[in-house]
Amino acid sequence: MTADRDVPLAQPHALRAAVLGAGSWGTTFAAVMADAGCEVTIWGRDEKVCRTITEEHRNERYVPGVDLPAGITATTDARAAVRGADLVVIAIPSQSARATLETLRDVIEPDAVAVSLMKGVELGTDRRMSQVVAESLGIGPERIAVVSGPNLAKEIAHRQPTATVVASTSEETAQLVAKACASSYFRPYTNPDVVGVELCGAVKNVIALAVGISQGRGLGYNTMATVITRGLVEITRLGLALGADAETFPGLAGMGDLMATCASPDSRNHTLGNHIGRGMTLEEAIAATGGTAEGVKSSRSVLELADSLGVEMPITHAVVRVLHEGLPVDDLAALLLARPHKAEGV
Ligand SMILES: NC(=O)c1ccc[n+]([C@@H]2O[C@H](COP(=O)([O-])OP(=O)(O)OC[C@H]3O[C@@H](n4cnc5c(N)ncnc54)[C@H](O)[C@@H]3O)[C@@H](O)[C@H]2O)c1
Ligand SMILES: O=P(O)(O)OC[C@H](O)CO
Repeated sequence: MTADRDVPLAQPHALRAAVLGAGSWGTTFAAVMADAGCEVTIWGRDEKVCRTITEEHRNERYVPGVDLPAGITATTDARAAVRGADLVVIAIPSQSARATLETLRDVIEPDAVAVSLMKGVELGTDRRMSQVVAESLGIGPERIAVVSGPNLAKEIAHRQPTATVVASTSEETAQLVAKACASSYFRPYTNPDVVGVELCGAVKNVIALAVGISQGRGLGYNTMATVITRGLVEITRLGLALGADAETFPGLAGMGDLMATCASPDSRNHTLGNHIGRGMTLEEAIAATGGTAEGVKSSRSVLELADSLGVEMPITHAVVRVLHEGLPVDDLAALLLARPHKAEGV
């Protein structure tokens, strides 16, 4: 039995955390950890963003209208942020993780834990983010945790209640990270199934693109429910082929995050899909959406991974064809529905 496990609410801890990424999730998760009692330093690339986080306790560019906990500081010096940190939390776009982390390999503390908040699969290698973290920082899986769940940054920045999953092959590491982010509005559950939790986070973005495209095209709730439900089936199929635990998929990181991302107009993946459905080109849709819509690039790496394992992922395939191979949006539904008859199930 390895489904999401309940974690008691933590007492404040004085753990030191470095958060890499001053974007919407990095800044919000920094606030979550500060509220849980951690000492938090954010690394960001933009001098002005870092200065306003430290001096004005605001990040108007990424989390507008939110007062951040006063103790959070930010720096453009990633090495200084990581030095001495108990937790190194990574919240940058998946495709830039390897290059960024390789420069920090020699400064991460020998017993520090790396925490991936990223929801993507690396292009070119088809690696999950915990694998990229292990390779680029040179640390073992027992020092790595993944946080994933129905976690739209905008809602959490306003301290709206939600739950999440902290996955690690080490229960001790999972508990440490869970305690470092547990608060009255943020409820972590632990799960040893790193593969399943990571895949859910990455592939739900692709499914949200498909839902957005359908909605942008004017299709209704039956279509949405079909794409979400069959999307979960294809996420599960890929996960099982990679050795994930079947119980992860109906949990918070699976169905929970799929629902949040496919339903919310605040989701970048959903929004970008919607723009495509309304007729924008990919370049126009990326510009109009802003922020990191991981599914655009990860759709290709996920499909490659699936193909290498002989796993069928028709929705992911359709998204790749529309975004990257010029398939007209109007042909998407036909591509999905005109497939040969099969029985329902994984
Ligand atoms: N925003 C959310 O609601 C949310 C929730 C859960 C998980 N995530 C995941 O967190 C990760 C980060 O997303 P986000 O929402 O914070 O993105 P964002 O676009 O809001 O911010 C991205 C941050 O990364 C930095 N960055 C961009 N390119 C970079 C590069 N080449 N090298 C180093 N840094 C770079 C940017 O300057 C910015 O600080 C993604 O994998 C996303 O899927 C986001
Ligand atoms: O805005 P999105 O589409 O990247 O989704 C954000 C989170 O992953 C939702 O859990």
